[in-house]
Amino acid sequence: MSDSKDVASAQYGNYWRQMRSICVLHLLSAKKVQSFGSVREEEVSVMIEEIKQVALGKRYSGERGTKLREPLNEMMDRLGGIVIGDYIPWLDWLGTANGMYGRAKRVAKQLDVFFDEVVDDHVSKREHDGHGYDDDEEEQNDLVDILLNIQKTEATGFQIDRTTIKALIMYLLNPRVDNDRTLETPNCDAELQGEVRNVVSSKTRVTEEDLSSMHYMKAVVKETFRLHPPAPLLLPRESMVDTKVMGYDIAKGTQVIVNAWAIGRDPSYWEQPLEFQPERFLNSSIDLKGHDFEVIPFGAGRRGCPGITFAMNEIELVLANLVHHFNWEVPSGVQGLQTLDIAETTGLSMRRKFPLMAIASHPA
Ligand code: HEM
Repeated sequence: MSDSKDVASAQYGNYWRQMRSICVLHLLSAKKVQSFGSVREEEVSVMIEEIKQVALGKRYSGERGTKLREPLNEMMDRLGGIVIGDYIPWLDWLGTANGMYGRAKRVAKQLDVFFDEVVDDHVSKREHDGHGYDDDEEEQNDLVDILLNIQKTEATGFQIDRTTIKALIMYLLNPRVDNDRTLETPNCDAELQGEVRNVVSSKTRVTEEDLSSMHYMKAVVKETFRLHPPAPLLLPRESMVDTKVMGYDIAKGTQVIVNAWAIGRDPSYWEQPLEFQPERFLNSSIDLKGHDFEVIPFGAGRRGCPGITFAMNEIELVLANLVHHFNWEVPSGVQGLQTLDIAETTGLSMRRKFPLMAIASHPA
């Protein structure tokens, strides 16, 4: 940990202090975050337009998308597990003991075979159709076609081989956002949508200014973070001095892991802890800024997350726009991966165990 150059894992000291102040003052201050408001609003509009295209059924590569996503997600789950060992060396034995490494290797092989098949399918389709890639046909060509065309024409000036093509497809399809935004559809749906639409009224989209009046929406976000903190164990920390915590002696240099996930579900702090009840935050001053230790998804203290304002603004804006523009439902009667199973995977960063399948439709 001592050589780490990024702010999150840098040892407490001068280097960390400088990095932290750059983040807090120059990158993530409330003023800076506010100044990016229009960029966020623009990005959210683009996202809404993309969902509209799918909702309107113009184009949807459903089966292929699912086939690709399933092994990819499985790979991410395996990696999530492995990361524990990489990050916290003394937990490394976990990987060997529960066969995690072996499983990851097997899934990697499956993915490799899968992507080979995808490329083969495309090559034989092109041979069968007897035509190559054509700019005018861009609409009909998918990512693999385009890469195969680049390979054929050497348009980039260097040779790309099959492995590069497979690696590129995998990279581009891989979910890169750690903090998966979970959208749940418990009974609070109507309440949430009602509030958002009421505040937005006749405007076409939710702006950041509207967010401050959406108390229920904010409670929904808090409740989601309570039950599903994206970093369930926060970040590993090290005690700087010998100390005593709740009667236990903690020696200087001990690695300390805080289980924020368990704290958020602790029955001594929360009534009906496993129930999704945003109302619990409505008449409460509890926030996520690290002052209230019963819910600390962004950590607490001087190493607490400096990105909280940035993250919350974005998450609230996305959620409010999603429920403003669409009605959401879960496909019914489908077992397995497609039901709304909110199970989580293990690992340093929390992810859904099964992909979220939700159908967007235009409000009547
Ligand atoms: C949902 C979004 C996010 C969550 C749940 C989250 C969570 C966390 C957590 C739990 C920590 C460790 C806190 C501790 O040990 O007490 C942390 C640290 C950190 N986060 Fe975030 N974070 C999020 C978004 C962001 C964003 C958007 C940024 C920047 C753009 C950011 C930048 C950082 C940095 C720089 C640290 C290290 C701080 C230090 O060690 O001094 N985070 N975050």
